[in-house]
Amino acid sequence: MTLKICLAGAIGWAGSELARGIAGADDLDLVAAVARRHAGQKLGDVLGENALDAPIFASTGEALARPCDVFVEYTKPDSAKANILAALAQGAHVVVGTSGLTDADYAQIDAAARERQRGVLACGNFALTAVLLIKFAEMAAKLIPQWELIDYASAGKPDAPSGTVRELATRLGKVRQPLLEVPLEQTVGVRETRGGTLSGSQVHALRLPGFVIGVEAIFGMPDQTLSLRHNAGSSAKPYVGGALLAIRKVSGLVGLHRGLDAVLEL
Ligand SMILES: NC(=O)c1ccc[n+]([C@@H]2O[C@H](COP(=O)([O-])OP(=O)(O)OC[C@H]3O[C@@H](n4cnc5c(N)ncnc54)[C@H](O)[C@@H]3O)[C@@H](O)[C@H]2O)c1
Ligand SMILES: O=C(O)C1=N[C@H](C(=O)O)CCC1
Repeated sequence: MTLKICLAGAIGWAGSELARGIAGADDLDLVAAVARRHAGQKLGDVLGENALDAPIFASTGEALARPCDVFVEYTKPDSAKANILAALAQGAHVVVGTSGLTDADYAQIDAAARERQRGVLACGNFALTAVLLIKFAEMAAKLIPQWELIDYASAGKPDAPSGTVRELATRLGKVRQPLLEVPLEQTVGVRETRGGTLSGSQVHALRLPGFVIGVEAIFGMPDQTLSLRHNAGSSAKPYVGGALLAIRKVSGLVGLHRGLDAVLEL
């Protein structure tokens, strides 16, 4: 069976790489793309990829008028939730790559997905090494009660924390709440230097040229530390395999699921 895909953010850094991945997959058919500045054109003409004959629409609403099985959201934090809810209302399953959505946003998306009996697979990071980091960090948190998280990204990344760190903090918060020996309000000096608190974890976000995207979970015990670190380079290739897997598997889910390991056997 061929799955019909609608992709929002198809001309972007991550979306265009995914579109090329879909073009190379016999079981997937990209039937509609959303990219405001290129509306009316054919995606293949814009990306220089003959195999992509999907029309480009200016809005998600117009693109969703073409029936699709799976809607992929790869735009920006400020448009993602409305796009996802619109896709669910049209009866599509949804894969979310876009970062910046909060736990409250996801609760609303989960309710909408369950009402429509559709699946939403939201992955803070589709790269295998990031998926494994989250899994390994959960294992560490079961045994080590103290940790903090570092979020590395390019200077221009608009959202902080990253989608990867949001997912990591949410998952660790379900294992346990980390211990803080000095409560934040008792910090002597500048309390903000202790970072922001996300699902109980202290998060320190760096936004500098020279970084693309990375995450580090540091666990500490007396006289020993464990650092788990994922780094990605400047191409969007690490995200393609995981996003294709999510597209192929999401129709087997109902409601919201966070993290690619929801459909991986780890
Ligand atoms: N989950 C993952 O593994 C993963 C991987 C890469 C990027 N991301 C996330 O995906 C998102 C996109 O990243 P990017 O680097 O490709 O960004 P980008 O800026 O290169 O691409 C985003 C595209 O979406 C378009 N866009 C913005 N608002 C829109 C709207 N309202 N309607 C239609 N199109 C709209 C922009 O014009 C742009 O072409 C970010 O949130 C990023 O953090 C996640
Ligand atoms: O903005 C990016 O580039 C990326 N964002 C994701 C995030 O916010 O975690 C991960 C992959 C690349």
